[in-house]
Amino acid sequence: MTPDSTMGPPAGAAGPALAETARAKINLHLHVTGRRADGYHLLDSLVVFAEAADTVTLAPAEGLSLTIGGPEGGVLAAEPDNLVLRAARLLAEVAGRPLPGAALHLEKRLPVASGIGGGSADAAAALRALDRFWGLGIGVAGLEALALRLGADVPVCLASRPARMAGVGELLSAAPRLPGFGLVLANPRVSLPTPPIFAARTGPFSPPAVLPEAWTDAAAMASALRELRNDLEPPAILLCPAVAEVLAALRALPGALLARMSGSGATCFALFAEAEAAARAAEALPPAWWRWGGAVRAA
Ligand SMILES: C[C@@](CO)(OP(=O)(O)O)[C@H](O)COP(=O)(O)OP(=O)(O)OC[C@H]1O[C@@H](n2ccc(N)nc2=O)[C@H](O)[C@@H]1O
Ligand SMILES: Nc1ncnc2c1ncn2[C@@H]1O[C@H](COP(=O)(O)OP(=O)(O)O)[C@@H](O)[C@H]1O
Repeated sequence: MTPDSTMGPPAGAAGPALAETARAKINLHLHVTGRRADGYHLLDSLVVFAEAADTVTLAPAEGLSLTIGGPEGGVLAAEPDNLVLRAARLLAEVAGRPLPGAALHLEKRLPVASGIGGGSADAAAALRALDRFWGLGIGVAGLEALALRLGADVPVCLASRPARMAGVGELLSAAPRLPGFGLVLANPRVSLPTPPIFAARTGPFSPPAVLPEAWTDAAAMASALRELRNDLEPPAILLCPAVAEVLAALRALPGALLARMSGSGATCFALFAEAEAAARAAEALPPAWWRWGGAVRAA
């Protein structure tokens, strides 16, 4: 059993429930380095995973089904094709043999369409859970190619550990050794779909970042990251001016070492030396925003 997995108590008469954590993905930098012939953009990004998370649980049942709960689950209720179910159907298809049914449940705490890859993390969590439940034994590395068919961000969410991401998200390599640090996440409650943000990006492509093997402390890491950027920040601010407001509020938090947008937005993050300081700082942000402060998952 991986540290990410738990066997829960029996779920009624059906049998044991199984749970996987779907952590928020944060792009500490995001350089758009080029564009493929099919229109997808080539990226260079250092990705970390916050302890802010959704949960995917499953219990034995007839057929495949999904229920959704949690404070951010409402907007997904009408979605006919949730990424959790798409992941389940895809895995069943490649397994190529009859498999037992599963009643999946998604507890949604991460805001939808917000640049922290909640849907991708949910899909990755469903793949991990069903790989174990069905006894397929594919494992995280073996699931990567399948994950990419569900979205560019799904492969990195499988291991859910710090990673360097290139290509469109399929080329994963080791992140520098990271110091302990904390993050504040804030979203102005504007959902921002990814395609128009890439489409609104203009100007030359950026080179990939040159990163060291390790950073000794959060201040050194922040000062190196300050030399980098998120190339999707300008188009996101153009389409959603509230992003600039969120960045200004994060920069003004005492102890914030760096503030930047994650992914295609609108969620932004501030980096702190300590998780506890980040948790306290998040409380000072407008209550109308989605906000979170705490720790990052270590390597
Ligand atoms: C921008 C990033 C950075 O981590 O994060 P999010 O903002 O989604 O969290 C990701 O690359 C997003 O990955 P993901 O959300 O899986 O994207 P997909 O669903 O595969 O793509 C949605 C659409 O965005 C555009 N797209 C996406 C990824 C990419 N490398 N180039 C693109 O041009 C394409 O128009 C694509 O059809
Ligand atoms: N389980 C899910 N959680 C979030 N979004 C989902 C899910 N399943 C399908 N989606 C769709 O995927 C889109 C991208 O969602 P999400 O991963 O939250 O955004 P982002 O990639 O910007 O972080 C949403 O607009 C929604 O329509």
